Amino acid sequence: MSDLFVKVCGITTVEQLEWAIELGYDAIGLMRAPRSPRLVDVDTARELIAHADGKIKTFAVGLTLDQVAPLKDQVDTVQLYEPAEVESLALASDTPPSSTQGLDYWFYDASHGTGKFSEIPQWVHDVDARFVLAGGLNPGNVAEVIEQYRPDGIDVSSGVESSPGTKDYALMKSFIEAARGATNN
Ligand SMILES: O=C(O)c1ccccc1N[C@@H]1O[C@H](COP(=O)(O)O)[C@@H](O)[C@H]1O
Repeated sequence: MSDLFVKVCGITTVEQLEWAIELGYDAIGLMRAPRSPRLVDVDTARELIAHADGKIKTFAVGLTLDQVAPLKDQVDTVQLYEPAEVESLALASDTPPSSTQGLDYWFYDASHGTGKFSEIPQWVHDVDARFVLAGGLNPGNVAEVIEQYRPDGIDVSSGVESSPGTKDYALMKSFIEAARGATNN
């Protein structure tokens, strides 16, 4: 049994949320970055958080704290692309973080939701935090990435979509099966 943390980001509908729960994902991300094809408004995000109801962890994702501020007290974790004074923070970057103090997670992400995979640097192993790999992961490459880098978790968005912003059940299923089937210990 794998204890790998697996998050699917950019959930926009209750149906997609139900898929994530059924398939055994650990967390969903609700995207608040304004130009994202996965942007959800605050009311929709609140509806999805209520529907998650403890069955799956919820992340509010934004580039900056102001983008997620209306949701920060209702989600399990806030995922940002810059440091901020906020509880339950997952900091995402593609450069070594200057501090990991108080972080729940650190995400390596050089893609910002574009689905582009780029070589993951070896310094990710030096970051003193629970580390999650993101950026261009898909059902075809996730097992190799897990086996090569042995992260604490992985995160996917574009790689389980049929078109930008539209999650696909079959791809979500293939992705989590490949991830859970990989050896990460
Ligand atoms: O999803 C987005 O549109 C997005 C916009 C701005 C910053 C991050 C974004 N998404 C996050 O990027 C990573 C990797 O995404 P992908 O799998 O390469 O599409 C993931 O954490 C998304 O949450």
